[in-house]
Amino acid sequence: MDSFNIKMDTEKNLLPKDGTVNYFGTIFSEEDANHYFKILHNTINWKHDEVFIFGKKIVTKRKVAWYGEREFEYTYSKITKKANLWTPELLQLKKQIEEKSGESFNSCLLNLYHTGEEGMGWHSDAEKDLQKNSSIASVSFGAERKFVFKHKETKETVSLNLKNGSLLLMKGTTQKHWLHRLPATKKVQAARINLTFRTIDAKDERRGTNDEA
Ligand SMILES: O=C(O)CCC(=O)C(=O)O
Ligand SMILES: [Fe+2]
Repeated sequence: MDSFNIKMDTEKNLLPKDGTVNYFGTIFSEEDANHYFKILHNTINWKHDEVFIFGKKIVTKRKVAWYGEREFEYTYSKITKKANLWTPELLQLKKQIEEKSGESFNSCLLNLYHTGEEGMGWHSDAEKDLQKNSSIASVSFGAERKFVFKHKETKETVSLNLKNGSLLLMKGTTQKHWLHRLPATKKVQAARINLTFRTIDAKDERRGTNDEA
């Protein structure tokens, strides 16, 4: 495939309306992807996630970690967390993803799914701490998993498989109009690590800008 065709493929919008999702396929060689999987598995400050479901605190089987360029505070599912500072590898990955996507990011949420039986339910990533309509870049290492979008009103769905070393970009109004999930499956035994690079609209940063004005 020549470079023209590769560019055309990544510019294809997987959603029929109300948002833009581009799948770049594998952007890392298998060797590099496996290397990153190992490094992230061993160096990230993984913790079981805590979420509130119907007012009850649940500890998830999947592990999460939250990193950024500053110790951002970030609230989701009613729990406030403080970001860890970038590790050298995350900073390296962030730069590569920024080059590929043409976007910039200041934080990253990481998920570790130990087996296929761990997944993530329907949600959209439009928390108030995130910059409105900013892009989210999703990078996957390890086991290939199915990923599904569902339109909030029409309920139409779009599915794809996220490969080891792949990049998926969710842009514009995608979070406003579409939910997404990572279905649990008994067919996958191996572990997977997912990174979602995001842009936090930090409150103290906004205040700083106002002070100068
Ligand atoms: O693991 C994935 O591919 C998705 C993770 C996700 O949707 C999230 O962290 O918000
Ligand atoms: Fe998400």
